[in-house]
Amino acid sequence: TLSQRHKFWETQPVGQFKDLRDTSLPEGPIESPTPLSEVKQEPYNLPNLYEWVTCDMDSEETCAEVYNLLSNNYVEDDENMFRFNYSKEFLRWALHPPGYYKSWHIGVRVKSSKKLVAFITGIPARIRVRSDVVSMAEVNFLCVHKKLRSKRLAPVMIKEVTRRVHLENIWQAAYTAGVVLPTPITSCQYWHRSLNPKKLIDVGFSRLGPRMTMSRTMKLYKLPDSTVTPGFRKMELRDVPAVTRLLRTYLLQFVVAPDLDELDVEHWILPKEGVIDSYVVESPETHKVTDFCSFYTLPSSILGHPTHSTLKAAYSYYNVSTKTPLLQLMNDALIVAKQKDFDVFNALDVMHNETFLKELKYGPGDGKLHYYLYNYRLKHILRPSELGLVLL
Ligand SMILES: CCCCCCCCCCCCCC(=O)CSCCNC(=O)CCNC(=O)[C@H](O)C(C)(C)COP(=O)(O)OP(=O)(O)OC[C@H]1O[C@@H](n2cnc3c(N)ncnc32)[C@H](O)[C@@H]1OP(=O)(O)O
Ligand SMILES: CN(C)Cc1n[nH]c2ccc(-c3ccc(F)cc3OCCn3ccnc3)cc12
Repeated sequence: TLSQRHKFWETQPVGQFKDLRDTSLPEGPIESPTPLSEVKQEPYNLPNLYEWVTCDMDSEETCAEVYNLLSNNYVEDDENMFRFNYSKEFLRWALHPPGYYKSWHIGVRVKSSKKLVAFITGIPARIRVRSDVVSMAEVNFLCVHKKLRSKRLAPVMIKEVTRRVHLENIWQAAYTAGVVLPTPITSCQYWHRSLNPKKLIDVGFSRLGPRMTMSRTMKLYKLPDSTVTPGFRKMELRDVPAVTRLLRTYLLQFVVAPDLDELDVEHWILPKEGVIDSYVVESPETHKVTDFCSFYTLPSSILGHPTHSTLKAAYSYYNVSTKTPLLQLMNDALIVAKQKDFDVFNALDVMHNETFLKELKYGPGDGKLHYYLYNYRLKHILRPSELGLVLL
């Protein structure tokens, strides 16, 4: 609850719960940048047994160590039935956008065994807040090994990534979490669209509805074998300029959104096998690209199930429709996800997503994803539909 003490977060330049009602506080940066000479030059102290390591994700060995740490110790659902299982190719994609800093890929090893026991990352991003384009770090993959929890290691990880971001003269950050911290700029609901309802029920992800049989449930979620939109095809390199124009124009309507150029779009949206899928609609008449949709692949390990080990999940990323109805575009996304053997298609209620969620038979998830800005105050909490940012 809001009254609980946040001994670390109370010390940070973030919106504090006690200031929530104080609308006299100005919108924008909370603290001014400090001169680079005044930024702490050496890493924060770790408990004696541990040492910092910069993780080179291009190293197969290091990437495998990061993969294994996350695969065994990263985010689980509230009932500890599933755990995110980001693949190595996904991690390299997520951590190597244009202009990335290797020094922001931070690990903690046990000095004696060299075992990787903690991780945190930042990547650079230009984030527009209203009319202000701000250079930020997107912080993600904060993970402490299960055996080292509740030792106040997380604040040290956060201070160290903050220090290394400051050294690059960047003073703001954006991040999301399933937990409530001081103070969300918005809290989004996540939704799930069953593609393989039998498996989802077998593993306990979903439950058979009241007065529903398995065969009736399978019929309810059945999709056509092929997409319906004329000109719907996989995105290609030649589509990057058009998709960039569509996405930049579309994102202008949101209060918080990334400021993506063609290089960013080539990295974040162009299809990568098993990582990111994207499709454009090229009008058969004009050969213009009028719409696109995209989703990323993030499986979850199924913990302790006798026959199923992995839930294959697709996550809605960025979708822009200017000619094709968004409902039809997103139904075609479901159809290709089903063709590619995904079990479930997930989406947040950000951007215009709530206009299709119920009609396309998404069901509400059991938690929320909270969005945060570091060292940037917003006067009012946003509605999810005012947010144009999806973090991995
Ligand atoms: C200008 C640049 C700025 C860059 C930095 C920007 C900020 C970036 C911030 C990071 C954004 C990450 C985004 C991201 O990666 C996406 S959210 C996913 C986070 N990771 C997981 O949930 C994986 C499983 N859990 C763990 O590994 C541990 O439980 C973690 C490491 C989460 C906490 O380890 P622990 O052993 O359980 O706990 P202690 O070490 O004893 O520390 C307790 C303190 O940590 C606070 N805490 C707990 N969970 C947090 C979370 N998810 N964000 C921020 N703070 C979190 C907590 O409120 C308390 O502080 P308080 O006493 O003040 O309340
Ligand atoms: C965003 N990124 C930072 C990872 C992350 N961290 N914390 C989270 C909490 C919820 C979601 C989330 C986002 C969208 C969605 F459709 C379902 C989700 O979680 C379901 C519960 N769950 C957790 C693990 N396996 C299943 C992601 C995250």
